[in-house]
Amino acid sequence: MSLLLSKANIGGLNLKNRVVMSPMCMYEVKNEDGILTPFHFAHYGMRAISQVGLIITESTAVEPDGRITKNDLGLWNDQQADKLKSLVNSIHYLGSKIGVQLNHAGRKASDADIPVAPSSFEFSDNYRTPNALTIPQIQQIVENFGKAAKRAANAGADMVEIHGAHGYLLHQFLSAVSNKRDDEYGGSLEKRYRIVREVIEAVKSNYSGPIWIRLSLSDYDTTGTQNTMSDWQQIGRWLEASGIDLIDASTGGLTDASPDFPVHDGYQTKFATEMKQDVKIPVSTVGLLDNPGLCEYILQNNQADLIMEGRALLRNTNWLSDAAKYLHDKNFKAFNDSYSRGQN
Ligand SMILES: Cc1cc2nc3c(=O)[nH]c(=O)nc-3n(C[C@H](O)[C@H](O)[C@H](O)COP(=O)(O)O)c2cc1C
Repeated sequence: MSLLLSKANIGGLNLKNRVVMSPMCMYEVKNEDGILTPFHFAHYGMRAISQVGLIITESTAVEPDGRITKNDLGLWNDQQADKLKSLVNSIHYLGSKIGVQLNHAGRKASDADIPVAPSSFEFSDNYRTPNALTIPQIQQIVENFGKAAKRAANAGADMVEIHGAHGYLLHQFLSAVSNKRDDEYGGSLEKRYRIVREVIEAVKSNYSGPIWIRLSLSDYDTTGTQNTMSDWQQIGRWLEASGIDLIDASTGGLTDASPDFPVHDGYQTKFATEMKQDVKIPVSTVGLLDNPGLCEYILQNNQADLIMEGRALLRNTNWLSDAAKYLHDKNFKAFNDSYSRGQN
């Protein structure tokens, strides 16, 4: 029996295996209303039928101007929450767990009337210059994370993931590359972390289930102001103290800088492993983990606690049954007998 396809308990969340569908924007919302469509029910349902243990929805905005594009999901009103509840029920019917990734895109909100950010610096030449947030505006965004978490709770979501990675608003605050503030939300690492702490508190007071956070553990930036791994580990310890249940370790997205090393299978796992050395809470890994043998190796060697699959699941909805064959795991159960007969 493989570790990849065996049960896990992550901060109280029981999972039937260690494969998580990584959040991926599908840009399939219609009418700019942030509401799930039949596309999403089919898209996530297919992955539940394929036995993914946990599905994390694509980036779901906590307010309209926090969307990456107008075709993103949102969770700022009850209509959106009602549809989410139906999706949660469908995924539970199919035997998987489902969580929601809450996000504010900040300066990367490409369709916002006026993008906002910690400081008034654009992401790149193709993006507009954001307005620097005032303190009351920051407090409003924090409150909106809390309200969205309440809607996720009412919808029955199994977990909530705070998006603190890929250059979106919370990541923009965490990094001195994008945060040049000199008030209580900028300057030292602790001050740059402040909004994240407040968002966690707001989520926690509205949602009692597991709370995860996605972080980019490298900015691939060479300007000298980027967070070092020991800065990220300090943030990891604060997150642990704040009661976060898992750190979802990704990288990049803050600037258009790319890795200065070859991008190979499992290239982001070393960041997860370094984080794991410093915190007791579980850490997941993501990024070019298409090979189930590599996933099993990572888990067996305690380099990460869960495996997130993104594009591999988009390309191949049978990824888990293929992984079971590859790993000679006889315990893997397909959704029903017809599905398993189909494989043999
Ligand atoms: C189409 C697409 C959309 C994505 N959208 C999101 C997103 O909404 N939130 C997020 O945290 N990551 C997002 N990502 C990143 C993935 O979750 C994942 O970290 C990345 O694709 C690397 O994993 P992979 O090699 O298994 O695809 C997206 C990736 C793709 C390909």
